[in-house]
Amino acid sequence: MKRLLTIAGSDCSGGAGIQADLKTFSALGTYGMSVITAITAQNTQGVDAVVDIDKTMVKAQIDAIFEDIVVDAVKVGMVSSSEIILQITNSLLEWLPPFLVVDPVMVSTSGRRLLKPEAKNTLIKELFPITTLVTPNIPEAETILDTKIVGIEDMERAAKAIYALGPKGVLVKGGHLLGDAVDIFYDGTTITKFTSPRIYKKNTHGTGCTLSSAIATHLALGFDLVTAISKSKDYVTKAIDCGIAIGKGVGPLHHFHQFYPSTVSD
Ligand SMILES: Nc1ncnc2c1ncn2[C@@H]1O[C@H](COP(=O)(O)OP(=O)(O)OP(=O)(O)O)[C@@H](O)[C@H]1O
Ligand SMILES: Cc1ncc(COP(=O)(O)O)c(N)n1
Repeated sequence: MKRLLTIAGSDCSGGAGIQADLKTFSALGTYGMSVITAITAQNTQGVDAVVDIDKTMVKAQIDAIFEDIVVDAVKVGMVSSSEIILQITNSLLEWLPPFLVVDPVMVSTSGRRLLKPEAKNTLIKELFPITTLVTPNIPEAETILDTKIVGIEDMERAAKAIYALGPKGVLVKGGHLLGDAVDIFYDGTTITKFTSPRIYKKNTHGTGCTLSSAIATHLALGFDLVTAISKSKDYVTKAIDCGIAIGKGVGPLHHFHQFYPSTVSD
């Protein structure tokens, strides 16, 4: 069975962060592990509080896993401070997992800042150059590049500009635009467009976390980047369509099980 690791923040309400990542790994028939970078108190209505985990504890968690277990792919989500980002980068450079997908989480759907402004440059300069794929949404891509994105051509330009910052691939996610849900992938040579019909449903908490975890999982399972993104977009589209109406705000996705029989036993 493939072994997946998420390095991210905890969402006690189970919709985003570590909890969404572990549900995705499990739903796709893999074994999930977690390194917690921050604890948030949040629910479907918003984020009430955030406490960072000390960087020595982040390092200790990463070392505990890699000293003992072979990791097939890593996904990084919420990392709020420069010192935690630097620690994660140094640890991953030491342990060298085969695939690294970075979701540059900056602000929650409910509007709470999850990345300190001064940590943005550390994320870009230190972590981006060692990633297989970085998956910004539109506001994140705008913040990374200090530009405005209003349509598909802007997304393509942004994907190329973020690629120039060092990652092997960039997926600019279009969930925040109107019309079809279009994501743009650039790998240094080719732009690939992934389109799915927009689902007009309310429960979309954790879509970005779920997509990046699903991509890391499909890379670990042996799919190339384009196929991994395509399969993961299918997964997240179905998960949004079956979103769960719990809480008073934006509810979570439904992580239905989708095993790959040929890989479950290896
Ligand atoms: N209403 C929707 N219908 C169909 N697909 C969607 C919808 N909203 C987002 N998506 C898709 O979900 C994935 C995540 O995109 P999005 O831009 O929402 O990321 P995000 O903002 O990081 O997510 P989050 O809601 O967790 O912050 C993308 O593949 C996007 O195209
Ligand atoms: C711990 C954690 N990580 C990521 C998100 C972003 O998810 P969303 O944009 O759906 O709020 C979040 N709210 N909490």
